[in-house]
Amino acid sequence: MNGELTAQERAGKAFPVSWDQFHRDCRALTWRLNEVGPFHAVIAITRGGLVPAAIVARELGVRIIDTVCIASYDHDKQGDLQVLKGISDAAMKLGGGTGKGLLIVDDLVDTGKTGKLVREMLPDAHFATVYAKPKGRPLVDTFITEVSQDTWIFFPWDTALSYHPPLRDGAA
Ligand SMILES: O=P(O)(O)OC[C@H]1O[C@H](OP(=O)(O)OP(=O)(O)O)[C@H](O)[C@@H]1O
Ligand SMILES: O=c1[nH]c(=O)c2nc[nH]c2[nH]1
Ligand SMILES: [Mg+2]
Repeated sequence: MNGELTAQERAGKAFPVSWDQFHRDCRALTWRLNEVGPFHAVIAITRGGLVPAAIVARELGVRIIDTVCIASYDHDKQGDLQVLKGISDAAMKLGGGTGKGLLIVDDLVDTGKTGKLVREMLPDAHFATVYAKPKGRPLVDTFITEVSQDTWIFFPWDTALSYHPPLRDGAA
């Protein structure tokens, strides 16, 4: 390390999410989205948005799913945003060029940089995330759980069960 703190180190607090919890939170998100739709298509922000997009699309009965592929974090270090694949012409057409009737899904908003970029591509789309941190929250139309900016969310696809030392031995 070159002395710079990673986003996770800056965050300090850990919010681990199990598959069960994630599935429940995605279903809760769908309950809210069901009041807003119907949607022509779901646009998943990869990769983190793929898992909630699959669950939400299944619950809403939406069969058309497109991706916008954006990378910014190398594990927990945020770099420049890279759009690796844009939204397809077919999905753009379904949203009338501005995203009307489209549902953008991601796992979370943190600083909001990723969400802001996608909103610029689809200004009239509905943007939903499962989790939101305060800086990114104003960008999101619908979300389920807010965590503080200094929390790092650990998703089930990034983690594995492992031994945890007892509290009396200094575990946090
Ligand atoms: O609000 P921001 O500060 O922009 O951060 C949020 C984004 O960061 C994560 O994606 P990441 O770039 O790590 O890629 P991944 O989805 O492939 O893991 C997460 O899935 C969001 O898309
Ligand atoms: O797994 C993750 N947890 C987070 O809290 C986060 N913020 C940005 N990118 C993130 N990825
Ligand atoms: Mg992502």
